[in-house]
Amino acid sequence: MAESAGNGCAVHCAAEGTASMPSNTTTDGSAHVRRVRSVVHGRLNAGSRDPHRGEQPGRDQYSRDQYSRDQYSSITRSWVRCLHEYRLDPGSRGEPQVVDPAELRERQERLAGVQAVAKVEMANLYQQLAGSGYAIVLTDAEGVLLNYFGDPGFTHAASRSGLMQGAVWSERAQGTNGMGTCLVERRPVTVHQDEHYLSRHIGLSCAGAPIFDHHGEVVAALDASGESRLAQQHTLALVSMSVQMIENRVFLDQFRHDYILRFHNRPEFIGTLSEGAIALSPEGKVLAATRYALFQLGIARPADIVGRDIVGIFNSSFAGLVDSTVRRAFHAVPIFHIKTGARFYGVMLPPVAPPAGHRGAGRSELKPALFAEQAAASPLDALHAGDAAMVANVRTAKRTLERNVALLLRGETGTGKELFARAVHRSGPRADKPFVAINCAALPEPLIESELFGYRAGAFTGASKDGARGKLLQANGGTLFLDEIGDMPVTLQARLLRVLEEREVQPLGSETPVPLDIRVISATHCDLPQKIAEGHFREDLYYRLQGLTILLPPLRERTDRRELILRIAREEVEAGSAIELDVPLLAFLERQRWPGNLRQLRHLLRAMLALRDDDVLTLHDLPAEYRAASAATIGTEAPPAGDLNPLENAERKALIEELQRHSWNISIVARRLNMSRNTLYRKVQRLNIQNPEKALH
Ligand SMILES: Nc1ncnc2c1ncn2[C@@H]1O[C@H](COP(=O)(O)OP(=O)(O)OP(=O)(O)O)[C@@H](O)[C@H]1O
Repeated sequence: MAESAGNGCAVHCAAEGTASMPSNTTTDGSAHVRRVRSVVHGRLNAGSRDPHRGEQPGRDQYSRDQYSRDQYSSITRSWVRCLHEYRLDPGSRGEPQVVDPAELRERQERLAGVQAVAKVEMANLYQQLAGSGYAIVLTDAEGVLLNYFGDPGFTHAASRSGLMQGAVWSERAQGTNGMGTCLVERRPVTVHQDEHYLSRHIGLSCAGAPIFDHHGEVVAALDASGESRLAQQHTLALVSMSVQMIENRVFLDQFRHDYILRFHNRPEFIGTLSEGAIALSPEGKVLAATRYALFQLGIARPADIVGRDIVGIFNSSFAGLVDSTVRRAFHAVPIFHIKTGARFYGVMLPPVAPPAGHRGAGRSELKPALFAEQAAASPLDALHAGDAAMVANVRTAKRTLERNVALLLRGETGTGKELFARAVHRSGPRADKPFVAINCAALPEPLIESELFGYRAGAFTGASKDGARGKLLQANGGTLFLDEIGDMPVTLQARLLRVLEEREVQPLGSETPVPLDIRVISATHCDLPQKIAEGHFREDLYYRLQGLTILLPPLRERTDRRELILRIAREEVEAGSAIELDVPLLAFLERQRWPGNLRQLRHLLRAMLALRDDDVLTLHDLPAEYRAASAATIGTEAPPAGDLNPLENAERKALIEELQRHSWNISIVARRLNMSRNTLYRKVQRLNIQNPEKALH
C-alpha cells in the first residue's frame, strides 16, 4: 500500500486559495488501476487475507483499532462489487451522470422532511469542520446528490470532481465512494484517497453514513468529502453523530401529533443523541421506535416492536406513564424493562396538538426547548415573544431577505445582535452558504487586514506558505457579520469600502482580484454618527453599511421579558430535568436593569441552575451580588391564589387531589412524587394550598 503515501495526487491550494482537484491522474491512475485489479484478484483467489489491512503510511493520526478490519473489508467488498458486479473500469474518465433539474426537484421533495432537518445539521457539521476543506453532502437512497454545503474555495474543484447537485454518487455509477458505499454497506464508511475505486476520485477523502427511517430503511446518506490528504477518523464520528441527530429529530417531528416516550438508562441522557424514543397511539400501542430505542431494548427489527402494547414492554401502564410524567412536570420517571428487569428513566411527551377526545396532558413552564423552537415560524420569529419593537424589527428584516440590503444592527451589549444576524442569514436564500463572523474589536490591528482580505503565499514575513483565504472570501456566497464595526481602524475602513463598492477582493500580495458576493450585516454598540463627527469613522462607509438600521431594544424595555426569562431558563435546563422558577423570583428578574442584557440573564440562570439545591428556583438561589437587591422581596413568596397562572392553577388542582387521596400525608405524597418533603412544603405554600380540616403532617 505504499502508493497511498506518495501517490502525487495531493490537492494544492492555488494562489487565490482555490483548491484544485486532481482531475487527471495519468501517472498514478495507471498504477491505481493495476493495484485495484491485483487487490480484487488477490481477494477472490486468496480469500482470507484482506489486502486493505496493514500499515498505512500517513494514517497514523487515527486509531488503527477503530480503522478496523470491518472498514477495510467494506472497501474490499466494494471493489469486488465494482469490478465484477458493476463491471466498472477503474481508469474510467467519463463525466459523472447528473439527473435533470425536474427529477432533482422531485427527489428533493420526496425527502423534504429529512432535508429540512438535515440542512440545520449540515450547517452545524460544516462549522465543526470549517477550515478543513470539507464539503458536506446529502444524497438520497440512490446516491443522487440533493444538497451541498461547501467551502467556496473548494466548490469549483469539487464540481469538477462531480460533487454537485443532481450528480449520481451511487457505488454503481462512481465506484467505491463515501456516499454510495455507505448506502450499500448500510453502515458508516471512510473512503480515503486511493481507496476510491475510480482513479479520478483518488484526490478525495470521504466519510459517509446512511440515514435510516423508523422502518429501518436507508433513506439518505450524509457525507463529508474533502481534499484532505489525511483521513480523519473523527470526521466519520462527527458525520455519524449528525446522522443520529437527524434521525432523532425527524422522528420527533414525524410523530409530534402522537405520544412519545423518550428514555435512557441514565436520566441525564434523555434529550441527547443516545436517547431512545417510542411513538405511541392514545391507546398505548407502539407506532414506531428509533434505532436507539431498539438498541437499548435489545430488539433487532422495528417490526418486532410495532403494534405491541407499552404495558408488555415496561412495567407501567400507558395512563400511569402519562400521569406520572405530567405530575412530575416532565421530570424523568423510573420505568422497568419487563424482559430484562433493567431500569430506565422515561419522559412521556403529549401530542403537540392532542387528538380530539383525548385529555390534553398540559405542559410545565420549563418544557423542553425543542418545542419552543418548533413553535416559531422562522429563526427570526424565535427571537421574541411579542415585544412590539422586536416584532417591527423582525418584520423589517424579513422584508430585506430576498434583497441584498446591508443591515446595521445597533443595540447595547448582549441584546442579541449576533443572534439576530444569524437568524437573518438562516431565514434567507443564503441559508445554506457560510455565515462568517468577525469581531473587529478583538483582532490586533496588524492582523485585521490579512484576516479580512487574505494573503497570497509568502506575501509577508511569517505568512503561511500556503497563503490564506481571508474572511471575506470565506463568506463568499453567504453572509459576513462585522461585529463591533465602530472599532475598525480608519485605515482599513477605506479598503473595506472599496471591496464593498467593487464587489471583489484582492488578497495581500496578489495581483488578481476575486469576485465577491456577500451580504454584509454589521453591528455596533457605539454611536457611529458621533464617531464620524470625531473623525474616527468614515461617513461614506457608514452609509454603505447601513442600508437599513435595526435597533435592538435593551432587555429592561422589552415587554416580553417574562417569556424570555422562561425561554432561556428552558434552554439552560439540562435534558431530562424539570425545573420551576417561583413567582417572586420571576418578578424579581423582570424588574432588573440588566446592563448586560440577554447575555447577563443567560449567565445568571445558568449559574443558578448549576448551583441549585432542588428543582424549584427561588430568590434564595440568587448569587450573593443579586441577593442584597432582592432582600426586600424575600419573605413575600406566597402569592394570593388569584395570582397563579393557568399552569400553576392546574398544578395546584393536581396536587390537592393527590394530597386528598393520601389524607394530606405530606411524607407519602412527597415520596410518590419523588421529591423532598421540603420541596413539597414549598410547593404547597407557593401554590397557596391549605388542608381544610387539619394541619399538614
Ligand atoms: N432573543 C434571544 N433569546 C434568547 N437568548 C438570546 C436572545 N438574544 C440574545 N440571546 C443570548 O444573549 C447572549 C448574547 O447574544 P449576542 O452575542 O447575539 O449579543 P450581542 O448584542 O451581539 O453582544 P455583543 O454586542 O456584546 O457582542 C447569547 O448568549 C444569546 O444566546
